[in-house]
Amino acid sequence: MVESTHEANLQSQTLTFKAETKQLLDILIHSLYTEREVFLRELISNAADALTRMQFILLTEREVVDPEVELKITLIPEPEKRILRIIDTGIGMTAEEMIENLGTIAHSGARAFIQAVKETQANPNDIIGQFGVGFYSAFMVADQIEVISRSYQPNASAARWYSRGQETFQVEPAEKTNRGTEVILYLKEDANEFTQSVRLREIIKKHSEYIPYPIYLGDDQQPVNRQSALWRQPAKEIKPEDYESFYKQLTLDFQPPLFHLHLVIDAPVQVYALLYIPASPERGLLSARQEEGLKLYARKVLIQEYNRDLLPSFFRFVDGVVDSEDLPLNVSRESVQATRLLAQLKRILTTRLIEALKNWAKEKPADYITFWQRFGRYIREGIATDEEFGELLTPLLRFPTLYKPDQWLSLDDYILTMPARQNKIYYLISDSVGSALNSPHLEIYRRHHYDVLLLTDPMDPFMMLHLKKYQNLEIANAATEELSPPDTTSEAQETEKKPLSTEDEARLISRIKSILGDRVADVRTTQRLDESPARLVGRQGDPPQELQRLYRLLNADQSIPQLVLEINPFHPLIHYLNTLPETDPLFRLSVEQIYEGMLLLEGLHPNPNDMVKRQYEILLHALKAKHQQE
Ligand SMILES: Nc1ncnc2c1ncn2[C@@H]1O[C@H](COP(=O)(O)OP(=O)(O)OP(=O)(O)O)[C@@H](O)[C@H]1O
Repeated sequence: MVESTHEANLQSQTLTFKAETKQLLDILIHSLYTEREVFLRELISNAADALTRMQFILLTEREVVDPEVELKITLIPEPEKRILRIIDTGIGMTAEEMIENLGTIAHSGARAFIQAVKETQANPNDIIGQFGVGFYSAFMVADQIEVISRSYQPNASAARWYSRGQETFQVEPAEKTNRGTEVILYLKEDANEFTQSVRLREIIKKHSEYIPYPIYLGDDQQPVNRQSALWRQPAKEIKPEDYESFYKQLTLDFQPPLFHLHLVIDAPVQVYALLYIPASPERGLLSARQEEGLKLYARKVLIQEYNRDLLPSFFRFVDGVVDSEDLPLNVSRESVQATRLLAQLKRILTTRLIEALKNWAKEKPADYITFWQRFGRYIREGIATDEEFGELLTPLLRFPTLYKPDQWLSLDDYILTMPARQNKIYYLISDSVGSALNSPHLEIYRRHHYDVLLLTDPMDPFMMLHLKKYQNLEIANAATEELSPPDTTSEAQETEKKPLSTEDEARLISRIKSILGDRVADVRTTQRLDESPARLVGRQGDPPQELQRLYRLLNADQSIPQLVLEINPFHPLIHYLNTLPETDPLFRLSVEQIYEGMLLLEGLHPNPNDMVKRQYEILLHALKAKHQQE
């Protein structure tokens, strides 16, 4: 709380700033930050907020000061006196509100800035540009600031706030009959540029072009800013750089957006929307939009700063503006009509955005892949969780595949490459493309010349529980799918031809079982392997692999499931194993190594380091044998 040092009845009070405000002011007054022009953006934005709040009150109340006056911002420079006045006809402040609002740090950017200075010990001048610090940023250019304000409430009186930006500020009664706030900056000697009309015009254009109220400069009757809502203008009249500069002013993001969609729709609901996909999924500290949600206007009046009902949650990274003539102005009071309309709007916006993303992928595939790499997880999440729109997202998916591990294929691309006899879409879940390509599960697909989608995102197993079909084709897990070998013999079979005899097979299986014990559910042979000596698969009736992966992820469960070890009866390693005598220690070592190698490829090995020691032992045996031969 601020401390009062005034005498009881005196109308004028001198109050002390809170400690953190003092600290901020001290930095700002001594600031050498070169882009201090941003102070104007902050003051104009405060004025615009005050106007928006006024506009909202005017919807329901006429008993206010100056109900008919134009909602506007005026800048009056006085170069001879080195003064700049910023005047608005907004909601205004009472003396109490001034003490409350201009004595403490309200602005979230200012708070973050002070925090960053404390934590990083960085030079404040180097980092100040990353934070909008609100009202107080005016102390970068002014050594004295006066605020004269008259609240919209008819029985409130006008008040004056004054400070030199040091320990204290004063609040006292003032003469002002018209509604709103006037901020008077007594500029520092080196800040004369901010009384030059040309310079002010340039700053407004750069930072405040789309403030939805006219900004007048001096006596000029023409507003400096474009102000008319960009989203209400016909798309063909808008240049790409206008879309970009609007986005930057909306979000303060310094990177251009990846994509934008401008919608003007008349039926079944009237709506204008301008939606943006930012360059990065992370909102920077400097973002002007710290929360998720779209700005919602009803008939050009800002109704909600962050509306989360207009797009499904998986599209929460989308920024932008939605404006509808059909929405009642009391939409935030959740009337039934508004709820129904919002649901309708949501359907329209979501389906149109998905359509637009599909077209973008066709027209600019490289840009789309950048989007996919940065935002793909939201799309996967949508398929996994959204009952209403999830299915529509399927064409947006992209995957590397067995035959094209360095590319990103859509399901449609995949289908185009399917041989005529292939009747399912196959995928393999793995930790990385590298381990997928080494997976024994894929060998039979190579033999069939079937491509396989490689799924390596942690969200993928969850998604696949919901993605069972596409274009009438079943989508099947390559690891668990029963697929018989093609009629043609494989290379391995041609060279090694002989499988183990039935007796050898039975004997070897029982020897392997005696070593692995209940670490495996069973040991059996398989015909589907070529280069690999073995593979691990689930038992029939086990929960699907996707679900098991999900449990592991959610519970951080590190226990190894009991799986079936399938061995390749054509493989030389299996043949040699079979010939090793019962007593040879190399038998145990080899079985353990094969089993753990398979665990590693399945992403199930809790501690692969253990394998290194065993590998040395095996090498030693091999080298010794070689030496003895020579
Ligand atoms: N022109 C104005 N008219 C009416 N009130 C104002 C005006 N300028 C500032 N204020 C009041 O002073 C408060 C502090 O302004 P400041 O710029 O420091 O932070 P802020 O705009 O509230 O921060 P944030 O952008 O994080 O909401 C505002 O919230 C508002 O209540």
